[in-house]
Amino acid sequence: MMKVAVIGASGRMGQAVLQELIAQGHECAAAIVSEQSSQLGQALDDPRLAGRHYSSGRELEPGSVDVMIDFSLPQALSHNLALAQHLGAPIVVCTTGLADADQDTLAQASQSLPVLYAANTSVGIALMEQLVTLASAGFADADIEILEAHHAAKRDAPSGTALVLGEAAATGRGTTLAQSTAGIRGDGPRQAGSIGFAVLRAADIVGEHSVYLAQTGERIELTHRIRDRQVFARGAVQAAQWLAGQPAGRYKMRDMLDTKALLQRLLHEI
Ligand SMILES: NC(=O)C1=CN([C@@H]2O[C@H](COP(=O)(O)OP(=O)(O)OC[C@H]3O[C@@H](n4cnc5c(N)ncnc54)[C@H](OP(=O)(O)O)[C@@H]3O)[C@@H](O)[C@H]2O)C=CC1
Ligand SMILES: O=C(O)C1=N[C@H](C(=O)O)C[C@H](O)C1
Repeated sequence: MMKVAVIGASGRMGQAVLQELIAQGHECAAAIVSEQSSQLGQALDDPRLAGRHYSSGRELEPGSVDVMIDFSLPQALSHNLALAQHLGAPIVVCTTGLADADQDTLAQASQSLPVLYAANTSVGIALMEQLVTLASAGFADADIEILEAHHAAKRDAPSGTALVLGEAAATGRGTTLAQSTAGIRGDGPRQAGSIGFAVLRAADIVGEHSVYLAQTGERIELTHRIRDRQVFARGAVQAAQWLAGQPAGRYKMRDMLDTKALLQRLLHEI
């Protein structure tokens, strides 16, 4: 049983993580929202968390939290990492829409804490990243385009996952996404070698990503679809459990799942 503090607890994902903690018998050490939140001080909805309230996390003391899970907003990142450092608690950061400077902040925090950053905590996307790198290297002349679809309330675009898949595709071509991105495709002809993004926002779509690798007359499409947010929550709790046993450092989902070793073994066999 772990004592887990959930940041962004009143949100779509925060609620899903609270459900997952209850289902797995872990303790919710804190349900953290912003200082400005209309939920601050309000009781948690689920009767199984009776007596618990949304808080800012200020009341927490070092040693009271085994691990933190953050599904909030990019502007809260520095504050969340400072709280994790104060508590000496490993942190799984799942927020997307981060700027380059935020990646530096994560790297800095990981010098003294175990920090796992995942734009997508599903097992499927961790595996798809590597499939995309393989396909982009093997299908070396193909044009690469990435399509993502999400619910109407999503703030950032392209999604964090789409950018991770873009980076994976660029890696297969021996380059970086920064050097090859065309951003969200607009008008004008396509520049050879560029990686473009298409974004769809509608209703309650949870999260869908397709990578197209197309050359004249044939194409590969790699697609991942999630229809239940609990998949992300389950992955985040699994990551938290794993991270709690790691030394300070920066980690990804694939470190926990060890998909690299799996693919290497399979590649050796085929
Ligand atoms: N890694 C993954 O697998 C996934 C990542 N995400 C990402 O997670 C993030 C959250 O998504 P979602 O739950 O849909 O968004 P919501 O808008 O539903 O929730 C965001 C939550 O963050 C809280 N929040 C805002 N500011 C702060 C702060 N300073 N400190 C603490 N909490 C704060 C908000 O509460 P309040 O305003 O009341 O404080 C709210 O509860 C997004 O970046 C999204 O892209 C989403 C799904 C999967
Ligand atoms: O905001 C969301 O909902 C999601 N965000 C993540 C992203 O930006 O990739 C992961 C998932 O697709 C859902």
